Order: sequence, then C-alpha cells, then structure tokens
Amino acid sequence: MMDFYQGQETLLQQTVRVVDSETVTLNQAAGRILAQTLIATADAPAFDNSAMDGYAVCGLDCTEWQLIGTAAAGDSRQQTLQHGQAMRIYTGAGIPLQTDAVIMQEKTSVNGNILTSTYTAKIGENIRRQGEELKQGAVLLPEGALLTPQSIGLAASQGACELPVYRKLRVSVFTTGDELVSGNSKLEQHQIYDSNRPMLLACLRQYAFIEVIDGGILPDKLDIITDTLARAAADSDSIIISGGASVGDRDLVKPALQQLGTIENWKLAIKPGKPFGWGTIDLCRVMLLPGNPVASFVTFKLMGLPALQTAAGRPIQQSLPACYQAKAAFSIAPNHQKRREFLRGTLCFTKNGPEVQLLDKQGSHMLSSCVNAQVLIDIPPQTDIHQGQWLTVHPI
Ligand SMILES: Nc1nc2c(c(=O)[nH]1)N[C@H]1C(S)=C(S)[C@@H](COP(=O)(O)OP(=O)(O)OC[C@H]3O[C@@H](n4cnc5c(N)ncnc54)[C@H](O)[C@@H]3O)O[C@H]1N2
Ligand code: MOO
Repeated sequence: MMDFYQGQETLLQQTVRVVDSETVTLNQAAGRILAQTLIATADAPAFDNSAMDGYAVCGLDCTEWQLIGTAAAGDSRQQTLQHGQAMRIYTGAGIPLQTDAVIMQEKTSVNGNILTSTYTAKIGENIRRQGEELKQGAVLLPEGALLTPQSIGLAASQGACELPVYRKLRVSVFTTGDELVSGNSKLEQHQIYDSNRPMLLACLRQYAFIEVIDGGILPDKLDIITDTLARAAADSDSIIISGGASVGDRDLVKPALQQLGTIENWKLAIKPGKPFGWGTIDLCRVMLLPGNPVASFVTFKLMGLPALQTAAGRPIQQSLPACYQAKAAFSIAPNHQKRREFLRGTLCFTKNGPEVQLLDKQGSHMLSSCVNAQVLIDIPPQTDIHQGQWLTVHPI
C-alpha cells in the first residue's frame, strides 16, 4: 500500500497535460486555464494619477496656493503648475506637470481662488506613479494560471478582450454496482440510490476547465464494464469510476482496467479510500474511486481533483489541495491506525488561534458528516493526537 503523500506526488508526476488551446473572450474565460504567459503591454498605472480627491499643489513650502483649474478623471489635457499654484483634482485624474503632492480635500480650505492648508505634505504624497505596480513587459499572468475573477480583471486592465486557454479536459464519470438505482427509479429490496455519481458530477461541474460527461451506472458485469470503459477512453481525457475498486469477486473495475490498459497503482494507505487506484487506457487517465460515498468524496478531493487540474494545465504546486494549520480541539489516543486518516471537521477561530473540531459519524458510508464538514483533518498514522496540537487541515 502506497503512502498517501507519495501516492499524490506519483499520480501528479505521471499526469499528462493537455497541449491544445483555444481563444475565448474574457466573458468566457472565468475558471479556464491560461495557455500562454500574458505580458503587460503597458505600465500600470499607465500615467501618474491622483489617489485622492483634493488639490494638486506646486510648492510644499507654501501654506496658500492660487487655484488655476481642475483635473478630472478622464480629462485628457496635460496641465502644468507653477510654484504657488494648485489645481482641484479628483481620484484617478492625471497629475499636472510639476505637482509636488496632492493634499486631500479634508486637510484644506478654499476661499475664492485661494487654497489654504497648514498640513505639511510629503513630496509625492497621494500620487500613484506610472509603472509602480507593473512595468511594461512584466509577467501579468503566467501560463497555467487559473483564470479567477481577479486575473480576468487584471487582463482587462491591460485592454485584453480575448485570452488563450487550454481546451477543456473531457472527463467521463461512472458508478458501478448492481445495487445502485438512479433517483427517478423505484428501489427494490437491498437496492440503494446512487449518491456518488450526482456528487462527483456536481464536484466536476464547479470547474469551467472540465467538460463533464455523465456515463451512468454500470452493472457488475466484466464485459459491460470493459466495453464501456474502452469506448469512454477513446473519447475522454480522464475517466472517474466509483465502486467495484476493492477485492470482492464483484469488484470488476480493476480487472477491466487490467484487460484494457495498465494499472499504475492500486491501494493507498489512507482512510477512507484505501482501494483508490489509477492507471491508463491508451492516453486516457483512469481513476478508480472506492464505492463508499465518503471514500469516493475524500479520494476525489485529495487525489482525483489535483490530477485533473494538472492534466488541464495547472502546475502541480497549484493543483494540490490547499492546506492550513489548526489546533486540535480533540484528542485521539492511542492511535494504532496504519493508514493516514482524513477525518471530517469544522474550523473555528478562537483567541488561541484556529481550532479544528471533529464531527460525529465518521464512517465511510456516512455522507451526512461531509455535509457540515469544512475541512479534512490529516491524522498521521500511528500518532496520538493531543488537544492543542497543530494539525494540517484541507478546506473542502
Ligand atoms: N475484504 C475486504 N473488503 C473490503 C475492503 C478490503 O480491503 N477488504 N475494503 C473496504 C473499503 S476500505 C472500501 S472503501 C470498500 C470499497 O469497495 P469498492 O470500491 O469495491 O466499493 P463497493 O464494494 O462497490 O461499494 C462499497 C459500499 O459503497 C456503496 N456504494 C457503492 N457505490 C455507491 C454509489 N454510487 N452510491 C452510494 N453508495 C455506493 C456500496 O453499496 C457498498 O456499501 O470496500 C471495503 N471492503
Ligand atoms: O477506505 Mo474505506 O473508505 O476505509 O471504507
């Protein structure tokens, strides 16, 4: 059984990234992955401008200035001040030549065309200098960046209308098991509703860089699983299949993958999620998720999603799940677990810093504990946990 962190690193290192790209408008770019490094085409700010509504003044040795006009945001005139002169100026307006500082209006008084202030401004005060944020030619956004709303705003600030992005990753999702029934059908005795496929489809649909294909429920029949996976592999970059990953005679996903391609690893030292495995069918990455719903969810979040992000073009470091440190508000002793455990918990911020609480009902069949969970708590194997100890948590 492979160690969890070794497994995560191995899976991501073995992941093949998409190379094809397309151009999309800024309106279509949210959540996509940038296919080329974007360079600043202009300085930011593009010109010296005012950070405040106030008065541009020339001569910091004065306490009175003669007001000679107004500079408003968008005003394209380049104006000039002489010593002892000032100009009404608004936030974002271009700075008149020879301005020493902008004095905010709250620190001034005006009588006719005379501006008075006893405030001693520093040279350059309230002036946003050209290029102080970015110089023309600097990297605006690196290749592989996830296009967040902020990065789209940044690209727009440089006049970009379209962006090159990697093509969407095609991901097919299946669940397996003769006991599974879709929500619109009647349950016979000992059948259950398929919760994993709707859950995984919902997880995937949160990512604009993924094109999600719902493959449906597969029966516990080797020939059907094999045929279906072979067809899906020809049409997908990745397949996610939940259930039938363990060791029972009816656990047929692994034998199907063995027939069609290669298994790169099967079984991870984590709880829940031990039977998690991955392999390939030709160029298609296949990930086997355990059937227990919590095991499916946890392995998707910690293994499946990072692998899909890498495949879609994000750098490995940015594909890994975010993690924080929080103090345990609970104890676990003694802990003889050989597998690294990911328990479901909630975070709260106390005067002692961030604290993580354990939720009830941690069974890998108990999805209800995932609903209220904010984090997965990393419990290392064979380690006692003492209250107050710092632990790694992954937000979910
Ligand atoms: N002899 C052993 N038995 C089991 C082992 C083991 O090491 N030796 N591992 C256990 C662990 S840990 C897990 S996790 C499960 C995973 O097994 P499978 O991936 O083969 O999953 P199934 O057997 O198909 O299902 C397990 C469980 O989950 C329910 N299930 C499956 N799919 C869904 C779905 N889409 N929606 C809702 N519920 C689902 C299924 O009915 C079973 O109750 O194996 C243990 N056994
Ligand atoms: O990995 Mo299983 O999920 O412990 O139940």
